[in-house]
Amino acid sequence: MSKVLVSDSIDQAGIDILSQVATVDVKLGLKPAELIEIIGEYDALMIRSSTRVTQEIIEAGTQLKIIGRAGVGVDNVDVPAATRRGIVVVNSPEGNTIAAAEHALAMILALSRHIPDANASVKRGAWDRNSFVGAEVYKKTLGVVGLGKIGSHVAAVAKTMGMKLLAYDPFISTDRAEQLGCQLVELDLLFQQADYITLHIPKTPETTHLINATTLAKMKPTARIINCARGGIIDEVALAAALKAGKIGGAALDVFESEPLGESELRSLGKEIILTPHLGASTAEAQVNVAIDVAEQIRDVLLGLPARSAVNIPGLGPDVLEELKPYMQLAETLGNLVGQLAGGRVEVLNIRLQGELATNKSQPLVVAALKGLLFQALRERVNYVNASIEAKERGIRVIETRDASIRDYAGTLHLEATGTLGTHSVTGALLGEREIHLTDVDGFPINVPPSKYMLFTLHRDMPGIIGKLGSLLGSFNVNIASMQVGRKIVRGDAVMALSIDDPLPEGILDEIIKVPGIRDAYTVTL
Ligand SMILES: NC(=O)c1ccc[n+]([C@@H]2O[C@H](COP(=O)([O-])OP(=O)(O)OC[C@H]3O[C@@H](n4cnc5c(N)ncnc54)[C@H](O)[C@@H]3O)[C@@H](O)[C@H]2O)c1
Ligand SMILES: O=C(O)[C@H](O)COP(=O)(O)O
Repeated sequence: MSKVLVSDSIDQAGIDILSQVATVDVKLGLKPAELIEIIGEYDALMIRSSTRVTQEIIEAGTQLKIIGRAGVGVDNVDVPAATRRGIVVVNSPEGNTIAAAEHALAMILALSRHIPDANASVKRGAWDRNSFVGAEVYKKTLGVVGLGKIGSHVAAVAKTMGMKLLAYDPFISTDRAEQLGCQLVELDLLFQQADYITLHIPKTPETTHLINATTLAKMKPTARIINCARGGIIDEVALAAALKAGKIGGAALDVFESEPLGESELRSLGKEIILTPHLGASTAEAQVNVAIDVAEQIRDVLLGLPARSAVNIPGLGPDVLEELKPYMQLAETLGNLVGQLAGGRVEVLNIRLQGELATNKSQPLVVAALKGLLFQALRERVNYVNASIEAKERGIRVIETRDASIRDYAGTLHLEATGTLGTHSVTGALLGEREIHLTDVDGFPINVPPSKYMLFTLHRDMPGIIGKLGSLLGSFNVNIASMQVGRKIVRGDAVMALSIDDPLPEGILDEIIKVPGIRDAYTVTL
């Protein structure tokens, strides 16, 4: 049974799902050295933002297949190191969107009405109504930096509160911004005009210290800034100085450059600042969502299935995966089959994506085909994460062609492998959306579902050959489950595809190619 380590606090709903397929150990608050010491026993690691998964930890995780981040940000995981090791990194891109957006909205209102300090003063026994006169958000300008999932929800709710919306996001279209009722503007203009600035961007080299002494100086003296995105987007020293000097009106921070927040000037400020301990995703609902989302993906990967939100498999989002899943199985099977037919070292893999597969979303099929192709060489060490890197390192040239015209099937996949021992090709399609069928082998039309053990022969189409092969297999106690011949012309060259119940015994291939009329024979295990 697989073993999963849960090193941050995760909702029980996730643990229950993991327990269906694995032994689950929950060990919270591990020090890096403690994690390094035990990680080697585990097939999967499930975390939130508290565990830092460094290269050292990844290297010590010799059995690790997947790291699941029950949340959005994977900046606490060394994703490139995981990718190099073929470890899938998954997250929950949407599970806590509403929670984080509502936290930002709560911060906007709490800051405007001094709710935390007013509450604390009443609890201290005071009844001070004069110190806490607030401001309305109605008709004020909200500047949304980052109009992604969370920023969009904040914008939608703020709109209904009567706020005017400005947004800055270089990666979204004016149309999308307009749909959300936002005017897309340059950052400087947003800084100059906004009464409230809310950050919903990832922390990247470009966004680190985006809010600094220079940008703070551009803001209104009454401006309030909210960061429920990532620590480090705001230069905390510059922010504390700006607040102290009255250069801006207020700030509400849920995330910090270093967490937990240590000694900080920010703690000494008054009602102009609100600090929460990274609570954006901390709602009961969000924690159930992310725990289930990520636990299901860990379960799937441990069962050998692809994950729907892998951050280190290009192009594989949940919608794409749903659509492509059966085709990925097809691509992997064909890759495995053509790799075995080609034998030796494959140098070029031609992949032709036809019909409905000829879309831009089909990159994962290429990865799946490479995973299948490399399976004989690498076995379980190759997966969707590292298949492209492994193929590149082996010097396999991948040539992709796309043909949108539809023939007999909605979509077909054709793979041709050229290697040190020659060239072979296979084509396959799905029947009834799920059932894999081989429709062509080495240019000969066939129509058979693949089976675990198969035998292919290249032979002359002539009377008696099927009987002779059948008798020979019988004499070796090999049971034939199904058989089909594919030919282009009568009595010309032909291919025979046989599904057999057991692997072929040693030495039988040599006997098969001695049968008059049979030129070649290949056995494959899929
Ligand atoms: N406080 C919390 O507990 C909490 C919870 C969830 C998410 N988050 C954080 O919130 C942030 C937003 O999450 P999301 O789910 O909305 O992500 P998202 O990917 O849906 O949206 C991010 C948006 O930022 C934009 N962007 C990227 N670089 C930018 C730049 N330099 N300038 C302006 N815009 C830029 C992108 O185009 C995208 O639209 C992330 O940093 C995430 O880690 C925090
Ligand atoms: O990226 C996220 O999802 C948030 O920062 C939430 O982090 P958490 O799971 O540690 O609360």
